[in-house]
Amino acid sequence: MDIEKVNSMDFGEFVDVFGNVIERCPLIAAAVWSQRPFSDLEDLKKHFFAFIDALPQSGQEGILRCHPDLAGSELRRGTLTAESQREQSAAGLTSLGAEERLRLAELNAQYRARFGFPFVLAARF
Ligand SMILES: NC(=O)N[C@H]1NC(=O)NC1=O
Repeated sequence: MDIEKVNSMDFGEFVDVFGNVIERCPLIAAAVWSQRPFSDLEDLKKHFFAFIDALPQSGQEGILRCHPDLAGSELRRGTLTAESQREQSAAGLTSLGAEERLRLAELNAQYRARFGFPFVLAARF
């Protein structure tokens, strides 16, 4: 996608396209839209990062809390966002055996109990 196209998007289109760049946090795309024009896609990315970096810790933790667990209940129920579904599938999390799923659920729960937010990593490589 070229940057002229991005810069010409109205608010609704921009949020449609970039609203889930940060999982379930369309507010970030909504805020970044106001910072147009972007010089290139790298510049657009920098604005997303800068917004997140400027948040208080509670806001940054809130972003983590918007993420679904890896191989968690939302994957089982089929309620992941399209992006998460793609990422978790690509990482093989849709085809875990029962034992692996259980172990991951235990680890997710332990992590959440310890840190107060879910374990998050970019599952897609
Ligand atoms: N918890 C967590 O890391 N969730 C995710 N990571 C990712 O790449 N896609 C997700 O849904």
